[in-house]
Amino acid sequence: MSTTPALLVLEDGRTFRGEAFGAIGETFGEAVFTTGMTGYQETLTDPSYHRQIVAMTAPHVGNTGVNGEDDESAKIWVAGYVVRDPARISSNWRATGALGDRLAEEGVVGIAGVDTRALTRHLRERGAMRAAISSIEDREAVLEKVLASPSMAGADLVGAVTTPEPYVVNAEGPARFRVAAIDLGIKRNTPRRMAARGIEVHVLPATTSPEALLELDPDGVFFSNGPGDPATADGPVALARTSLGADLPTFGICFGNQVLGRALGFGTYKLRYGHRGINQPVLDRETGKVEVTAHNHGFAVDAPREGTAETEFGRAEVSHVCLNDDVVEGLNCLDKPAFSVQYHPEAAAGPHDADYLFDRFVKLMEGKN
Ligand SMILES: NC(=O)CC[C@H](N)C(=O)O
Repeated sequence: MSTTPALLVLEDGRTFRGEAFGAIGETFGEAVFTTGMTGYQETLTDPSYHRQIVAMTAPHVGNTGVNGEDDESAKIWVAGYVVRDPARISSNWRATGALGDRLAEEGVVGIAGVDTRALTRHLRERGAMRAAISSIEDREAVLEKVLASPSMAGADLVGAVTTPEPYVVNAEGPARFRVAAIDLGIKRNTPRRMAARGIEVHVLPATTSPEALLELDPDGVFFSNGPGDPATADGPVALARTSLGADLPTFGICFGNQVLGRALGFGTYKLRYGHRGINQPVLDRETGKVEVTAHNHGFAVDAPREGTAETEFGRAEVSHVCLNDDVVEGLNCLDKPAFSVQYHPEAAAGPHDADYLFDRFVKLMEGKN
């Protein structure tokens, strides 16, 4: 393991010293923490983490190495990676390499040996904030650059992660439905969960025009997860409005929930430190059931928790709430075949409690809502 010294410098001046992990260099982003104890490869390759420096609260990271199967996209998207104690040996029958080597190969700057408990408490109290990891500069120079770096509020990042060209993920077995999936930073497991249900998934760039969307004549429209501030996503919001206006079955996940929320006329806001992990309790208000779910969001929809809201597209209500802090975790339209959740039913990584939501989407397309 490298013994090059490295710094993690937060915008309020708090500094952690450790050792370089992955690439040597300097990187900037929003410092956030995730509590997932497994699934680091899926986390690293989730495009929603674009421009975020991710700290793992789990103290020992890298035990199972990296493999050729668990990536959620074509590359690592996190801006930087913070761990306490990286595994010295990868031990898993699927492992094809070590985590630190993979980070270095992809030029991802990380830091190890950080007191991640202290860092997490700091971010929890003060909120997610701009930060840098550097293994090449002194603290004062790094802090100055952090203060000049862009913040996550107002960041329009979908353009950096969306597919440049449409592509199709074939249904397993005969195709029963054609879905247009608007790629705002989609994870590979999402089309897979749809394909398993006989859906032919047409993954489309976020810049697709409303006309091109309707031309595809889809049975349903899906809005994916993605990075950045949903308040900037005017193009995807226009597509959601098109989908609602055409009475097409519509389903959104995470960024897609925020996009649907905005299409319905609700606002979005930044959470203090967000929800990131794979054991977050969510209440389904219709059934009273609690789901243990995967989360990765720093923003949330501002919709009334009680009663039914009158929107331009008819009545809508908050279908799911987070039991930790009452944040809106799902929306349901009563007069349109549309719903969305702020969490991750594709669960990569994470528990499968919410997988039924893909069945709900299928039911909407069967006209059986
Ligand atoms: N995973 C996501 O889709 C994240 C959505 C949005 N970027 C947020 O931070 O809230």
